[in-house]
Amino acid sequence: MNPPTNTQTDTQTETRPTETVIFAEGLSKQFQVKRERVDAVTGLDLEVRRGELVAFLGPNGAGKSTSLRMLTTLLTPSSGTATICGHSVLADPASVRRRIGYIGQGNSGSYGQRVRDEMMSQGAFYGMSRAATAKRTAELLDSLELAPLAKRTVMSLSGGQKRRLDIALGLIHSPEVLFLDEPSTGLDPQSRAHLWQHILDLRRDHGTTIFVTTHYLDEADQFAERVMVMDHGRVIADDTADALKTTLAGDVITVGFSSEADATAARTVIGEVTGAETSADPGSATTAPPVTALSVTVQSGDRLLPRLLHGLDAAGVPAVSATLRQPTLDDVFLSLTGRSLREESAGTGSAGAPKLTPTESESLV
Ligand SMILES: Nc1ncnc2c1ncn2[C@@H]1O[C@H](COP(=O)(O)OP(=O)(O)OP(=O)(O)O)[C@@H](O)[C@H]1O
Repeated sequence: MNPPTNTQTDTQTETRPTETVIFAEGLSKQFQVKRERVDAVTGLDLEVRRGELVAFLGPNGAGKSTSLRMLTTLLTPSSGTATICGHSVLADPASVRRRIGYIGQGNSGSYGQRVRDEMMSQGAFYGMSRAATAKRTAELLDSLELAPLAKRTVMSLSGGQKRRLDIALGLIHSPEVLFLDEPSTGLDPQSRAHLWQHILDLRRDHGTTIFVTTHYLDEADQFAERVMVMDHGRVIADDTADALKTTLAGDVITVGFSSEADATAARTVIGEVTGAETSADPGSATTAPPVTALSVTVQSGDRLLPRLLHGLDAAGVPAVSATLRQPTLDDVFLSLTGRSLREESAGTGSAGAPKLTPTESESLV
């Protein structure tokens, strides 16, 4: 795969954009921590088209932030290539920076500044005129519900308010491509919903390409049209959430029985009807019916369930309860790795390597 060449001038790029906006081939990053080598990202290949909304999922330490920081010129890759809107992150980082917004995990505001002044300084940094910055600042303060806080100092804001300011700062220059690293972490559900609404509006109104890392599987499922899953520095799946769930996971049917003997007899019947192996449902152990339950993962569970119940009835082992659960992105991760993304993300990390404070600046300012 060759990087998409950008033979147009900068002005032409804006009016006649290349379709591939984010491109990476064999992008890798190793860190040396004392004597230990950490392979943070290994051979990342990526092609994101204009206007796509891509969610980047993976447990703590999978390599998501490192990938983002290489794509946004904050970190030099150990090997491989990457271009943003046709401009090389290595050879032409200034052109890349003009076209992207990056909202990292840290706060970018200066604590003593007032919110509005902070936005104005950011516009000046990007070379915007005072009038254009003031107009854009007013729009962003309004849409991110920061207008009532415009005269407050950054240090007086709550965590969620600071996060919204980070996002406003990243959007001041109306970037073509927006990279967000866990934008909704620490926000309450209402602020999360508003934030996502703003991201979706941006994309609808300006065709902004959005690349976002998140630990919230529901966000990726609901909003992203493409989901990339990373584990141990490698991309292990890349498709729509629906396609991943259909091909890699499956519907889970759980059937309850009033005795262990019934469950034992039912295993054979369930195996015959579904062709799949059952597993005991650990959450079901109880003294009230159902006493025990079996789960089985199948395709088209809605069609199989009635046949299954009929088969159990015919065999004289009637079920006392039955549920059908559609797969989640966590089931996808589980089927790919044998581990739960939900548990890993809540825990301390999976890569086993220490999570260090990055030495590079986390801000594009
Ligand atoms: N500056 C650094 N020096 C050494 N190791 C690093 C550095 N930055 C990251 N790493 C290591 O690289 C691996 C990938 O880290 P990265 O921050 O990219 O993961 P992540 O998927 O973004 O995790 P999280 O979800 O926790 O943010 C981890 O093992 C981490 O400890």
